[in-house]
Amino acid sequence: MTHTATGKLPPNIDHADAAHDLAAENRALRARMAYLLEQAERNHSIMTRHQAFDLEIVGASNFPELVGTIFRVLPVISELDSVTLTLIDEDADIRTVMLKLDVVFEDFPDLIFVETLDELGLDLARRTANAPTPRPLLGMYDRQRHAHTFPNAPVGLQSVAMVPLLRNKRIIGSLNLGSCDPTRFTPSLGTDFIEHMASIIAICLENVISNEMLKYIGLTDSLTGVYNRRYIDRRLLEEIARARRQQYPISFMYIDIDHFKRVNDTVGHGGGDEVLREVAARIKNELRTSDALARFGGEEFVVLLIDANLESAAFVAERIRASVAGSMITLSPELQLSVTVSIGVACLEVGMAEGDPEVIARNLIERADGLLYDAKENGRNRVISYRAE
Ligand SMILES: Nc1nc2c(ncn2[C@@H]2O[C@H](COP(=O)(O)OP(=O)(O)OP(=O)(O)O)[C@@H](O)[C@H]2O)c(=O)[nH]1
Repeated sequence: MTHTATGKLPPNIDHADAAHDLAAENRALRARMAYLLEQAERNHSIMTRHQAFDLEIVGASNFPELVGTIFRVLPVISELDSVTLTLIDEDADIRTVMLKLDVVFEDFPDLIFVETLDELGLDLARRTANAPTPRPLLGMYDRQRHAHTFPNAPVGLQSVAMVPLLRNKRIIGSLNLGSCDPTRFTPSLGTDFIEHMASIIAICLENVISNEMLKYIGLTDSLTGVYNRRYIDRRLLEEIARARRQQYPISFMYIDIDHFKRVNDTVGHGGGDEVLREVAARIKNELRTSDALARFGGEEFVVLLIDANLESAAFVAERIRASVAGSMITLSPELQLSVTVSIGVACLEVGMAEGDPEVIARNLIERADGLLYDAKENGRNRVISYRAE
């Protein structure tokens, strides 16, 4: 609208035009208001969804639950076409522990493990003394360059963001986001929001991985790496319940190294430890992945065999006996020794799993232990799976 210096309308512009201009300006302002309101509502809705997501991941009690939530929920609430997660796992410790805890990695095809920081594909060169941690890397998707970060990239993926996962200034991996919208992740975009999201995910990941490690340590024998008694006691109760439901037999082996005191006396305690590790490895080698091997303490091992009757368990036990006795254990180029084991095998046949699982478990262990005693009494280096009453 044009005004004169005195503030009066020039005579050639009538009042109708001025009113028209005002109405147009008003409409534009209203439209702008409506747009801003819509944006505010949209942002509020995004924030609410993200807060719910944060709560969900903070509450995740184990590794599969956490990564499962990230892969399932994040693409929906952030309207993304791809979300992947890369974790640095230098000595495969995370993978080893998770496998021991029965995590099925095939369930998470977008979970990637790398050995070194360089493999993350982040722009580490851009780090400076003032900003020592790398910034998120945003830009166009490049099939070749991002092949490792987006192994299952959807058709039409256009722009990506790779956000470092930081814990106490240490990079533990990266959160990788992909969109079919080419303007979604451009280098000029502000990254506060995705960095905040990545920092919460990093904390949750670190917590859950530490918890899983602790769980693992509490259930394994530090000397041999096989399970410990606590694990078997718990697992046996679960397996008895499952065997009852699914109507299959389970078997239990009690294995004891013969004259182990002599082994220790001959090769020292350290040498004895090495023998324990080698015997554990040989036993393990004869088992299926569904079977569980544990060290019960000292020179005693036990094996829980799922869906195995007495005959097949005795067959496996015989294989274990033969494998231990079959070749000398080498402690050093000059020091080799022969070791044998005695084994008692008991079976919980179909229909025998009724009643108190604690009592059933105890009976099963005691029967196997009794048969092991018989094997020792009968000359050692043997398997006994049946006692003539
Ligand atoms: N090196 C080592 N020795 C252990 C460990 N735990 C227990 N032992 C030893 O295992 C030996 C067990 O000896 P015994 O129970 O008398 O039985 P054994 O000499 O194996 O004789 P039989 O079982 O009757 O064949 C003892 O000398 C213990 O000190 C361990 O973690 N490492």
